Amino acid sequence: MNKRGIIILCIIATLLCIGLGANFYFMYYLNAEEGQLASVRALENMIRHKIRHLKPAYLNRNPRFFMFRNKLLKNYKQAAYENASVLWEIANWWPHENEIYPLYDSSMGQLLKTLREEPITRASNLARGTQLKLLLRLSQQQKVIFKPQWYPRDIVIEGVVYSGKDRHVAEVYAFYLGAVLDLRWTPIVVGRVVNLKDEIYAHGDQELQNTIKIEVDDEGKETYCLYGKCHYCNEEESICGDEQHNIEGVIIYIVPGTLAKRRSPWQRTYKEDKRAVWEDDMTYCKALKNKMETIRLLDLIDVAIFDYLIQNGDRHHYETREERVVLIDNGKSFGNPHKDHLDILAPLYQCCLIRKSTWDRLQVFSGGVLTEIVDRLSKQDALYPLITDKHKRGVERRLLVVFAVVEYCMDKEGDKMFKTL
Ligand SMILES: Nc1ncnc2c1ncn2[C@@H]1O[C@H](COP(=O)(O)OP(=O)(O)OP(=O)(O)O)[C@@H](O)[C@H]1O
Ligand SMILES: [Mn+2]
Repeated sequence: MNKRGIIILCIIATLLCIGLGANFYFMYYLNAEEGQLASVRALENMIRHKIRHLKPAYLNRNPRFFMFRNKLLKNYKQAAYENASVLWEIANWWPHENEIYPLYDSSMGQLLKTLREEPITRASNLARGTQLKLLLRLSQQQKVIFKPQWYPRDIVIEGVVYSGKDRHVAEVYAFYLGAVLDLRWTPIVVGRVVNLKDEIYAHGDQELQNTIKIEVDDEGKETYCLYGKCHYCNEEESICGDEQHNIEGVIIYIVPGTLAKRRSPWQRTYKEDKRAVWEDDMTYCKALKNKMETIRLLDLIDVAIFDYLIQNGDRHHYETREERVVLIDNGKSFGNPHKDHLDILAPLYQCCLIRKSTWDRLQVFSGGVLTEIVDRLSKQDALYPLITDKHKRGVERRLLVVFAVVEYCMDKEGDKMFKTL
């Protein structure tokens, strides 16, 4: 080989080495990312496989359901009452840790009726949180929170899981779902049609009145529109009364006691170009298990199941009462009936733990009866039907996913995944 030949060979060898080096470097990064992506994908495939092979018991009605049905229907049936004050006093004594109301109590049906019927005697803006809400006083006594309607029932909210404004009916649905699943950690909520002119404006303080615009058309007909005071409130986005000045909304009973707010370990970044660590790291729970009390972790897993069923993907913070998690703020549920954001279930499939009582209870409501019983319970609500059939099918579809994920975890962990704390 001549000198020129040797030089060419050397150049080729050098280029080859640089090329290979860069390639290895590139491959390394590709693998790190692909590995994570692959593990999320593998999990999804596993769950899909499990759904296709679910045991008939998960798909059929559970005969144990009938035992619960009649008791639930009786307990939550709105009932006549004589003295609202007495009922509110009772209800304000109910909460114990995160249980907001008792399993069965003859005052519940009456309490629900007070929230629907007692006169509004005062109204003001409640600038807590980011969404529009009011603080109302009923019969000069009991304070309650009011969240108004923004959307019709059949709206499909496109985009990310936390898109859009509150869905008022979601708060009522969450109350009944909590009651059925024995996660009695939500506030007591009823739907109510209120008169923006006679009930809200007329009893509103100056500040609230300043956030209600009154428009008069050529024929002298008034329209009342509320925009309120909150982080996202502005004059351009308001809620207007109908011909009679009525608006729909929900009355949320204030949970007595002190609440503490904590950052969720499964918090989203709320930036579409940035993913949170937990979204890609399927071993995320390992470290958490050492850092967090098991009882708290189990609470958060119950919350994840609850939120997944109703597709509440906005629990950036959770609140605790006497160190136990409460289910406050369920307004961002039921955005898109066609979408199931599996990652809301991350606490369950990453930790592979579940409270035994929750697991037993979920199985009672298999075979389509979960949405059926919530529907029956909410028939008495002023805003019935709370959700569309598409949303109901969504809830049932997601219940099967929860069953499949628990099956997946049982394969991995066996019976030790069930806890009794
Ligand atoms: N039923 C209730 N009982 C007691 N406190 C409540 C109740 N509902 C809401 N709060 C308090 O008011 C705060 C704001 O309420 P909520 O979270 O429903 O508002 P939001 O506008 O949806 O907030 P965010 O924008 O943070 O989601 C809660 O963090 C809680 O501390
Ligand atoms: Mn909210």
